[in-house]
Amino acid sequence: MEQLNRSVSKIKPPATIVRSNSSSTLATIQAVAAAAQSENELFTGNRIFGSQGTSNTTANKDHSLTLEMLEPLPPKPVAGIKRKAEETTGARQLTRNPSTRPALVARGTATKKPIGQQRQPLPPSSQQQRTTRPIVRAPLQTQVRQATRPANTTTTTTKTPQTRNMRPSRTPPTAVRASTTTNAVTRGARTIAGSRAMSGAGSLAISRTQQTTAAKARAAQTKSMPSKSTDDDPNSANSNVSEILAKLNLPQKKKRAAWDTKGRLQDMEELTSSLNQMLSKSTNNMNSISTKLESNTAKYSELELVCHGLESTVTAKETEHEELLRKLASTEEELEAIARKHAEEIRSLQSQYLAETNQATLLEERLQQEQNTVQSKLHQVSGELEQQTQESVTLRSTVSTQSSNCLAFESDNRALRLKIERTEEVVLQRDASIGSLEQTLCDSQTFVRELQQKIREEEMTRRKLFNSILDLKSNIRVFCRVLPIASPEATLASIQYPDLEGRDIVLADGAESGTETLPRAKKTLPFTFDKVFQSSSTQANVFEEVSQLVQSALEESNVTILAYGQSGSGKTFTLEGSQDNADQAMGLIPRSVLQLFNTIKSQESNEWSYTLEGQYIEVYNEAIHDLLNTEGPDSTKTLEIQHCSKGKTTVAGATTIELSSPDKIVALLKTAAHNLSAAKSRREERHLHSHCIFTLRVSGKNVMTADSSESTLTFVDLAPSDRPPETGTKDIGVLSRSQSCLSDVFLAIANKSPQVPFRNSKLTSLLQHGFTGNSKMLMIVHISPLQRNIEDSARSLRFATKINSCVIGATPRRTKGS
Ligand SMILES: Nc1ncnc2c1ncn2[C@@H]1O[C@H](COP(=O)(O)OP(=O)(O)OP(=O)(O)O)[C@@H](O)[C@H]1O
Repeated sequence: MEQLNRSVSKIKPPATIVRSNSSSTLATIQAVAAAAQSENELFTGNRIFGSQGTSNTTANKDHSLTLEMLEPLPPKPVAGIKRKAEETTGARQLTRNPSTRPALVARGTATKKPIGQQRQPLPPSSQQQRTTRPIVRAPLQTQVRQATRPANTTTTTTKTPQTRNMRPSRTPPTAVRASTTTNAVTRGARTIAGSRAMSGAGSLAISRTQQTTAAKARAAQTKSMPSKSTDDDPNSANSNVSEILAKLNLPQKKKRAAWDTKGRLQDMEELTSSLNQMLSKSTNNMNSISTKLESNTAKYSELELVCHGLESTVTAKETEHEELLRKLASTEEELEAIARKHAEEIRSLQSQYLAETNQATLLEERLQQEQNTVQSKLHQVSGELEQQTQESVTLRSTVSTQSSNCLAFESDNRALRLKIERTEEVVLQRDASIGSLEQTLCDSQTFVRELQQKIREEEMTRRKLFNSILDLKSNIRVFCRVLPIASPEATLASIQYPDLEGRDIVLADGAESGTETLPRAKKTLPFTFDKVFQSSSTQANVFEEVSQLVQSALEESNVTILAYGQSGSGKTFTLEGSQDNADQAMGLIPRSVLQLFNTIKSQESNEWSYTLEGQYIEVYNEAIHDLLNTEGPDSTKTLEIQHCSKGKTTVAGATTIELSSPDKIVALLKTAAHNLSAAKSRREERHLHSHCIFTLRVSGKNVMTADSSESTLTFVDLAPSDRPPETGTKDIGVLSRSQSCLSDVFLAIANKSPQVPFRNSKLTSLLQHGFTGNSKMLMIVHISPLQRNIEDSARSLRFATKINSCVIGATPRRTKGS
């Protein structure tokens, strides 16, 4: 529409021709030319009539251009709809912004264009004309026709309120007269421009065009004013005619004199004729323009209708758009809620995914391990399969070989079957005999059980007889053991063992005989004991003879084994053994403990249980020392001898160790040997006069019969029997008394003295119960075979012979040879 209005505004209105007088006509032509120049400057930018000497051809060209521009433009409803859509889009964009939404809604139909393209508000007059457009449009056409009317038309202008309003407010005083006519022409142009505005443009551009056109007309008036200062000046009139001719590109006439009024009139008429021709041409053009304007106006009306329809559509769409916006807002809120919910679900799913990923990783690792295991097993199985395949090949070859042999075997089989049949007959016969043998076996087993019962009874009888034999042998027995001498350089005494039973020993006078103890007159000293162990005898040989005595300790007999002999004769070795070659050199004490444990174990079937406790003390200088004390034997702890009513002697305060196993006796002996060695190292003579006593207390209890037994097995390592050196010291008497007291005890027992001096010394007091009641005593006298020890050996043997004659209790003492 703007372009249409612009085209309308470019219509060059014909100048209102005033034919009343030449000066007014000329002024009119000038005004028209100025208006046309202003409009052309406005729309084309080319100055047509702006300068003197511009030809009419140019003006005509400008008119032709104007007419081309007045060609009806194609309607652009699509562009208009597009613009509406753009406006709607802009509105939607604004509406999305809550801050601008109310403004957009409130704007209503006034905001049908983008902000930058909004229509400029029409002036009140234009708005008014817009509402009364059909009414105003007719005057427009009328004006156009009037404007294009031939120049001889007397009517000048049609004044409308719009043209009045557009009239310049001020007019220079010098141009009042000229403007009277010029303003009429100008008003015509303004009327056309106003009509353009009323015809539907209503735009600010048209108003501006009107103003600019008026301004240009005023400028043209101003320019033309000097030449129109007065109509009465002939020179001035002539010059104006020349200027007009020059402007109209007409041939210049010779300047007429002032008095040549007729000539001048003739020129004016010619000029007028030319102008009329031009005006007729313009009128034709204007008619065609009017025709086009009418068609454009009709199109404009159609477009207006379309525009109204589109506006209503836009209004409905905007309402719908607002509704959609509300829905969109609610939907966005729902989407945000759903998005938050989805975010939480995603986080939970992520955590779950991580947990499952970790589990999957662990599972993968475990599966990897299992896969490795399976692969290794598969590899192993593959190896085995290959091996079995090879074996299979071998077996196949073997099978083929065996198949060939099978035939041979089958023939042999037939022969064997015959043999089997015969054998089965034999087997049947033998089964019958086996049945009879099984019956015989049952009879035999019954007989064996009866025999075992008899054996047990016989064992009981044997034990009774054994004790009787021991009693008959004397309950004090004496063995003799000769120390082995390993050194070949040592001079040995002549020792003979005349009897085969090993009970006699004869000390013979050797090369260096003739000493005081063995006078030459007596060349031999025969001794008889219960057993004589030669130098070659072993610890096992000795224990073999002692084991029966040890066994009686489990039958409530107090057994005392005394080791007697000179220093270094082997007393400790016999009792405790040696660490070297421990098993063979094991002494009587560990062997006895081991035997007791074995017997106790065998007695468990008879519901007997035993406990073994051990004490190891030293009697030195009439004092008792605890050899198992961890503080050493010389501890200040005092040990006292206690005699119980049941014939039991104990040492109160001495360390008692329970022997729960045979191994413990070894540790016990080591502890005692260590303490004794330490004590003897402090006093050199101590080892010569100390007596070591190991007491093994055996307590038994029968769980079934509630019987109990208690006995002691005592091992005494007596002080050496060497003749004490006559040093005259005080201790000699004490030490001699300790040994002499033991000798006195034996003498009293041998003489059946009613009073046995047990309490004369600590040693005899401790051994008191070993001499009384159901007690058994064994003395093993040790002698050295060395020639230089012959006197001590003879003395020890004579002392042992005295003891061998003793009898404990009322049992009659057997005599030699009985
Ligand atoms: N039957 C034997 N076989 C081999 N070696 C023996 C035998 N008897 C004793 N001996 C060795 O003789 C040495 C002295 O023995 P042992 O110490 O037992 O004598 P002893 O009579 O106890 O001496 P003492 O009275 O001075 O203590 C020890 O080295 C011991 O190993």
